[in-house]
Amino acid sequence: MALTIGIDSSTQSTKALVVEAETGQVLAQGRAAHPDATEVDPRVWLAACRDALAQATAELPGPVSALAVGGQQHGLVTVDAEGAPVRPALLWNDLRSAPEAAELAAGLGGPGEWARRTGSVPGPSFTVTKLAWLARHEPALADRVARVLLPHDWLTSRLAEPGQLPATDRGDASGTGYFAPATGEWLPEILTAAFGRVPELPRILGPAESAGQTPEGWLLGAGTGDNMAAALGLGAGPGDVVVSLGTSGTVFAVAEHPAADASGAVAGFCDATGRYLPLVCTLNAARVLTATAQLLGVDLAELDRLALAATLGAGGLVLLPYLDGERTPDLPNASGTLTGLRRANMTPENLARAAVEGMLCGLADGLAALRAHGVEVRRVLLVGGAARSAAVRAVAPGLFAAPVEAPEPAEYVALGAARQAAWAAAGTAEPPVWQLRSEPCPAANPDDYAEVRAAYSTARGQVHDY
Ligand SMILES: Nc1ncnc2c1ncn2[C@@H]1O[C@H](COP(=O)(O)OP(=O)(O)O)[C@@H](O)[C@H]1O
Ligand SMILES: O=C(CO)[C@@H](O)[C@H](O)COP(=O)(O)O
Repeated sequence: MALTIGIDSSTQSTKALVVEAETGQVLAQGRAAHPDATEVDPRVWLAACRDALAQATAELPGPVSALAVGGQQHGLVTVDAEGAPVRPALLWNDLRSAPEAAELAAGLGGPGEWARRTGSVPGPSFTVTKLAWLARHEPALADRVARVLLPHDWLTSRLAEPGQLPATDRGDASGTGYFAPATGEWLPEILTAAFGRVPELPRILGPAESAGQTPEGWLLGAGTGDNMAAALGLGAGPGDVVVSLGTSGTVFAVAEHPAADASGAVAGFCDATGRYLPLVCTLNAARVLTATAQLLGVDLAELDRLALAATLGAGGLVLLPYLDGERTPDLPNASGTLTGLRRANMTPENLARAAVEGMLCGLADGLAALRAHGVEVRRVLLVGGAARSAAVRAVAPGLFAAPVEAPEPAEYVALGAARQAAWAAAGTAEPPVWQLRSEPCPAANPDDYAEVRAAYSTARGQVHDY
């Protein structure tokens, strides 16, 4: 039985899956937590990766042919001439580069030109803005930077036998802000404008190309960004829109043509199959639920029970869940806001419900932005940690105004990485076909949710970016 391994190195943890290459059946898994921080020494991710891998591979039922890594997008990993990290990596949810992002977006001909050239308007999550921040605030460290990598590139290079050149793929490269999705090339002139020079960059591999091999002799797939890996793991096709509820909330679909949204809401990424992945990302998703549960002194199961016991609209409570600042809309300095409080509606049930509705309203706006860019929505596939929530599954169909399916709970980023690895090992034109099992969430009438969307929109209009 040929096996492949998929790694998901996302914000909160690393997950490793051992998968049967032909069918996609998961045979073993491992997991290791990451620190709760927005800058992390990449060696900590490598240690977590090795830990999760050791758990998953403790008893292998057959030989491993290949491994690939899906990683959180955008993170800035800087290494010196000896290959050692220059400083801790800055994560996608570290918004310190908001001033540099605003300056960069105003330059180069403005947001429309950025969208046309790079697919996206760079917000503070994008790697290029973090490089601009580094050059301005830590110039001595910036001078030591020989090479710039993304989290998945760095991990792949460290899992490889010595002597192999670092590599990346179109999917993850498209989140840097210095890559052209339409041509598949780096844009050195943007790096010069942001960082003052062009550090070494990884070579860009095709979807089924190999990045080398591990000391064990396992072929290394190119790897990709975690959202691209999830799309591949789900086998997302025309009409499928994926909503992922992890640390970030993301809404995305596989597309045949690159997107270019001058408003900055839709990022025009590439996918992991040679196509494109228009995507909207909010910064506050699963942690809105965990933080609300903590505030109420309950666990996630009880939070679900409370939310489901409240009526639609949470008795008038509206939570704008910008707990860590927000990315879409672009409000890096905003904080969370709870509106509509009255003595009669101040119940744990309504607060739990407002958290679920608030988190999903931001993603419903994201779905609307994708629809406005021509994305067809035949069904929504709900994945990520918070997709396990019964309250989320109950509320999502009404707010999204679309049929929603919950694929059976699984680590779809790691599964997508495993599928990419299996593809590279097989050397076929298309990735192996794996079945997706999902169950429909109960249908709801979107008209019943119109007031919830309207109340959210009114509250959002009153928020300030400070
Ligand atoms: N039943 C649940 N209800 C709500 N949130 C959940 C549930 N199960 C897990 N989570 C949350 O999902 C998050 C982890 O999701 P995951 O997709 O692995 O995140 P990431 O990929 O960003 O590391 C955690 O914040 C966890 O508390
Ligand atoms: O920045 C983005 C997408 O552009 C995030 O989606 C990151 O890729 C982190 O993902 P999770 O850890 O939330 O899965």
